[in-house]
Amino acid sequence: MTEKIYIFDTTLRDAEQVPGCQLNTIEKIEVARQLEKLGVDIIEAGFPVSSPGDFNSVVEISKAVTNPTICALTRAVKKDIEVAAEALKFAQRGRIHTGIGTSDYHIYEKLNSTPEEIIRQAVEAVKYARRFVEDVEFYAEDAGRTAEEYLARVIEAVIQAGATVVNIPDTTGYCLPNEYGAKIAYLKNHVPNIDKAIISTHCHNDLGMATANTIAAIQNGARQVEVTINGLGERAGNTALEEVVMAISCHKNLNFDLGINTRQIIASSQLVSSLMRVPVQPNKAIVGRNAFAHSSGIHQDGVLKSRETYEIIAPEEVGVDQSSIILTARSGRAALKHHLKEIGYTPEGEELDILYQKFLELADKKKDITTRDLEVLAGMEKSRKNRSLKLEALQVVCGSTTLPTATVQVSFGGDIFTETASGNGPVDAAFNAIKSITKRRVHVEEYLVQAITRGSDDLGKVHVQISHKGKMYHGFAANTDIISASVESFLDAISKIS
Ligand SMILES: CC(=O)SCCNC(=O)CCNC(=O)[C@H](O)C(C)(C)COP(=O)(O)OP(=O)(O)OC[C@H]1O[C@@H](n2cnc3c(N)ncnc32)[C@H](O)[C@@H]1OP(=O)(O)O
Ligand SMILES: CC(C)C(=O)C(=O)O
Ligand SMILES: [Mg+2]
Repeated sequence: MTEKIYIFDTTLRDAEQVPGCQLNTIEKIEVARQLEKLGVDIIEAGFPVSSPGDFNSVVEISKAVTNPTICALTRAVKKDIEVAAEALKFAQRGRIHTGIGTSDYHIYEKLNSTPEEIIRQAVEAVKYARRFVEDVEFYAEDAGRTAEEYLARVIEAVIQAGATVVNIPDTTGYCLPNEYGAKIAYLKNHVPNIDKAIISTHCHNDLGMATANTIAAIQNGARQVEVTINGLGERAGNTALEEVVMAISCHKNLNFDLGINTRQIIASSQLVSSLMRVPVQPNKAIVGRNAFAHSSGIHQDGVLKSRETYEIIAPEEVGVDQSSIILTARSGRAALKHHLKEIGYTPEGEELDILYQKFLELADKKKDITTRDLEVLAGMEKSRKNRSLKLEALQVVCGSTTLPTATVQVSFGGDIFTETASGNGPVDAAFNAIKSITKRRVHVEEYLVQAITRGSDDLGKVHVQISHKGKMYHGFAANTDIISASVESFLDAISKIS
């Protein structure tokens, strides 16, 4: 039998309180609708007493989404609770999330209070919230640094007062997974009425342990997880929804039922990232752009043979079209062959080896190798193979105080020919050297250099048109070195003269 874990999304409350992440009501409704599609159980929509805008957002979200419970946050303050209740009046199912700090830091330093007074205030707040809604969640702020015996007393008292969910936040992201798990287990074993409420986790990521702590908590009895899309939230953020959901989904032996439509994960991540203007780091688990990208030869070969060798999640499961094989200087032949096949080119043996060497030379010079680059490499190799004149070596000397000179070495029918010539620039000098080698009276009619995509590290594509005895011949080549590309292109055109 699987057990239900409730997904409580607080992107619109904890993430939205991050500087720069503030959303207007229309944007919040868009996020709330996406969260509904994703299948979350509870949407924490805001802190209504904090501003008229936040109040209005909770009202409008309550009208706009119907499936999830809509939750509003408050302090253990009557006014906050009244305003939250008012904001929730259109919700099909409304929840008030009230609470107060329980650690010594919070009791003595922030609230200037005493442990007994905090319990009294907590109980009063829960009872007051129950006057407005049936579903009242209590948070013991900074529970992560609260002594267990005292925390157990607080939790027992608020359940007695009517709390339906008890939230044990690691507000400062301080706990280690075994400590946090043990805290939940302690409450499970020492709070006599704990079975009358759902235990909730709310972890922050200050030490990068929010997801691990959340999983430890559910393994010890928590049944609600408070999470945000992309892990956004105060300071280093909250537990990322996508991480917890996929960790549970990958580990079927945990036997938990989530009811999340995982295929909506990427769409949710992209929406939140763009509306909150926080780019997702490339290596972010599940939703980073590299989460399903393979760039080193051994991994690429493995994934191409069987995806599971290097992937624990099928990309479609989270809404990513497919894994990507990125061509870099660390790629091997398997990856190159895979990409060449996609553009209809299937070299084998020596042909593949030559192309692979050319590819590596380019990849060492250029970070991103695009399909267009491959088309050029493959096309060039084809025409180079068929060419009678092959460039063996090229050296140019040029500059503002030098006469441009080129030495070109060309092979033809098994013989090697070398010539040096000058010209009005390095390309003209090299073309003159080739003209002397071939003894052809050719005239350059057109000479065109173009970058293939962008950037000074790009492949330069050269097109040369020559005339010989009244006929036109075209040559084409590409290289990151445009002088070499020009010479190859010229040889390509001359080779076509019969
Ligand atoms: C861990 C969390 O994420 S908690 C949620 C954090 N989110 C927010 O704070 C955003 C919304 N907050 C706000 O808009 C404002 O802070 C308000 C409207 C709540 C309060 O504003 P102000 O009345 O100006 O108070 P201010 O923000 O300066 O200080 C907070 C007060 O609440 C008290 N307080 C803090 N938490 C609680 C609590 N859970 N229950 C009761 N009182 C609390 C503080 O001790 C302080 O009281 P004091 O002024 O008597 O010292
Ligand atoms: C308000 C509470 C739940 C909170 O955000 C925290 O403790 O981090
Ligand atoms: Mg928080």
